[in-house]
Amino acid sequence: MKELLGTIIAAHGRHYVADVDGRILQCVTRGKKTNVAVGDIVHLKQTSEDQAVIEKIDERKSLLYRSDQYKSKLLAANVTRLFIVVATEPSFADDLVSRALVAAESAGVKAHLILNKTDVEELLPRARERAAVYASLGYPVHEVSAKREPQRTVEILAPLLAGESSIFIGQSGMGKSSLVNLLVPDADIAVREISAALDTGKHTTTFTRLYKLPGGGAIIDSPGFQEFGLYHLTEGMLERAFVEFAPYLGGCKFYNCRHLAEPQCAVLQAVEDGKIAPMRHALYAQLVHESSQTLY
Ligand SMILES: Nc1nc2c(ncn2[C@@H]2O[C@H](COP(=O)(O)OP(=O)(O)OP(=O)(O)O)[C@@H](O)[C@H]2O)c(=O)[nH]1
Ligand SMILES: [Zn+2]
Repeated sequence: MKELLGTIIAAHGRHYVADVDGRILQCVTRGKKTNVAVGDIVHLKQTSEDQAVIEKIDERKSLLYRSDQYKSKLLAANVTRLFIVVATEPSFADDLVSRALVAAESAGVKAHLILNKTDVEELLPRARERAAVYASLGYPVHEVSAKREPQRTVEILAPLLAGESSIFIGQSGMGKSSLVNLLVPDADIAVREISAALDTGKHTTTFTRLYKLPGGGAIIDSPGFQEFGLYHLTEGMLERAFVEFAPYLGGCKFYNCRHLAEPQCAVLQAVEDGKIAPMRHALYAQLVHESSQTLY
């Protein structure tokens, strides 16, 4: 049969779903390969009415992944924007926000924050203050309320999504699903189709999926993340992924300074002077520690 070109719109274990001009195909890789990610453009060989084999993956514009000591997991390919959804309640974890920002920086993807549930007014000042730390680093923060101001929320976010391939990530309960449902007409129908193709109806919320937007562009919804390991990043990548370190890199006494406990370290001095948030430096140190633990 002839070769088809598709986009991977869902992945679950070694099962994939591709969209070929609006048609949904169940896909598998050759052998035991698991190197395919949601968002990948793939060349397919159709093997039956609704099934195909992935023959080749097109070169990626970007690749987001996370990893632990033992293995890495592809999150999404060809993403151009990453949106971290946080909210006034439940309280969000700065650790996870910064990890997502580091992942975005190291993949060359522009990151934004969405502060949802602004209608919870008594908690808004504190959430705003916490989000402002990221705004001061250059990451735009968009305030929305999926529940109280759905239309306004769409007006704010839709222009940022047009023509882009955006991934939404967030801890459980921040309102990510509510936002995706506002932004993607018929998201529930798309999910049902994908679940049917994956043959895992019961796993509807546990896999990453891509929705094509009517006006061009796509949203990738990734399941709520509890942990975001970045063991695969080298120290060189890590120091560059903390954008606020940039003015100080090269200013340390030792050319191979790790900015952990070295004397006359320009980065540590900046932390001391209040120019780098201690919380961000602490995460940097934690990530350096993690990357030194990698076993693979
Ligand atoms: N007050 C308020 N509640 C909201 C808003 N948006 C969503 N919620 C509520 O927050 C809860 C979580 O929303 P979801 O959209 O399910 O959140 P999620 O981030 O997808 O969470 P998971 O499905 O656990 O990953 C629900 O009870 C929503 O009704 C908002 O703007 N304001
Ligand atoms: Zn240093």
